[in-house]
Amino acid sequence: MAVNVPKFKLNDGKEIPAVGLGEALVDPRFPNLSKPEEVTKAVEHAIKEGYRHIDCAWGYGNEKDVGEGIRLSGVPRSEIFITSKLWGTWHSRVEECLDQTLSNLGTDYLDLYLIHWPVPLNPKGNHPVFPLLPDGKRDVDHAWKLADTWKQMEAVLKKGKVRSIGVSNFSQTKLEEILPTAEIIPVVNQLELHIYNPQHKLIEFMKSKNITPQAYSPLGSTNSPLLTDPDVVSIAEQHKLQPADVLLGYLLAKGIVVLPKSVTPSRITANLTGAIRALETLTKVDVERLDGLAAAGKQKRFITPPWPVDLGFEHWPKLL
Ligand SMILES: NC(=O)C1=CN([C@@H]2O[C@H](COP(=O)(O)OP(=O)(O)OC[C@H]3O[C@@H](n4cnc5c(N)ncnc54)[C@H](OP(=O)(O)O)[C@@H]3O)[C@@H](O)[C@H]2O)C=CC1
Ligand SMILES: O=C[C@H](O)[C@@H](O)[C@@H](O)[C@H](O)C(=O)O
Repeated sequence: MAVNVPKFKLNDGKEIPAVGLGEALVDPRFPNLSKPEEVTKAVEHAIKEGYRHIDCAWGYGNEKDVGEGIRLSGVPRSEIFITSKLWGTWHSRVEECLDQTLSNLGTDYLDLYLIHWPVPLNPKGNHPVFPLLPDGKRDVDHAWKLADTWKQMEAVLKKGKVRSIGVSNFSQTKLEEILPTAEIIPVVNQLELHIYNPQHKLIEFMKSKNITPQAYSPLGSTNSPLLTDPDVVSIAEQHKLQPADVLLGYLLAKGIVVLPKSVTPSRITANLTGAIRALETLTKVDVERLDGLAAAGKQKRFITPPWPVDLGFEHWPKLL
């Protein structure tokens, strides 16, 4: 299906389709829950329906299934924007992790490569993905510097293995750990962003550096309360949109790339067309109304892994 997906310009001059398919469908800690064929089918369906941007990660353990879905879609690789992410156990070995990702996906370049979390994990720990200490806490490599991870990200860019580089889950504090020595400014920062977690201050800081925000969990993740929020429902009714359209259109209107996840074919299709319709329909007043919900008492994060380090985010649960 031909859908004209809007594109945003990145700080390196490249363009990114503003709606992408989220692919964190499998939790590597619970392999029995994986449904690889679901991932493949979702990706194939999404591309056939007009998606041209797929968000993957080494840590999701499903890059092979994503690659298969891309091939089955029949759309040439060159027309699809593929993102993947460097997992924590690989911060000191960026090119090795990237090579695995490229081989898993069956491609020789990525459009965008991100540092998944600003948390280097022990590469020689007791688990390849989630190494733990005897006390059960995640085994963080406290000696490794994020600025050195970023140097290695710059190196794989210069080698031509990736076209753009960026970060994910970086607060202003963490961005400031890499920016002073960065030769290349991250093009994006992928964050939990939605009406209940708009992170206005961080977005303003990123704007000052020309770093594009990408929204993960834009619908509020699994069993989301956002879809029944009274303001969202009322705006949806007013414009004859679905609540999911309003949530996605709100972020697009703010220049934020959205990465909705679904394995339900009808929702995959509806999220793309609905997001674009909502972008064309929502007014400045609607956006301002939704912008104010978190500060009015609805602030909430859904994704808060138990990292035993201070990430520097506002509204992060105290785990230390
Ligand atoms: N960088 C990072 O650290 C992170 C990145 N991400 C990325 O962001 C993506 C999206 O985040 P995620 O947490 O999955 O959350 P989303 O906000 O995308 O929500 C996904 C949930 O919403 C449901 N859903 C999808 N569309 C609709 C619809 N139109 N109406 C009602 N329900 C709907 C899905 O169900 P169903 O599938 O059954 O249709 C699923 O349960 C991930 O897949 C991943 O790519 C996510 C978390 C962290
Ligand atoms: O991208 C998705 C998320 O970051 C996910 O990979 C993490 O939240 C992970 O489950 C964790 O527990 O650290």
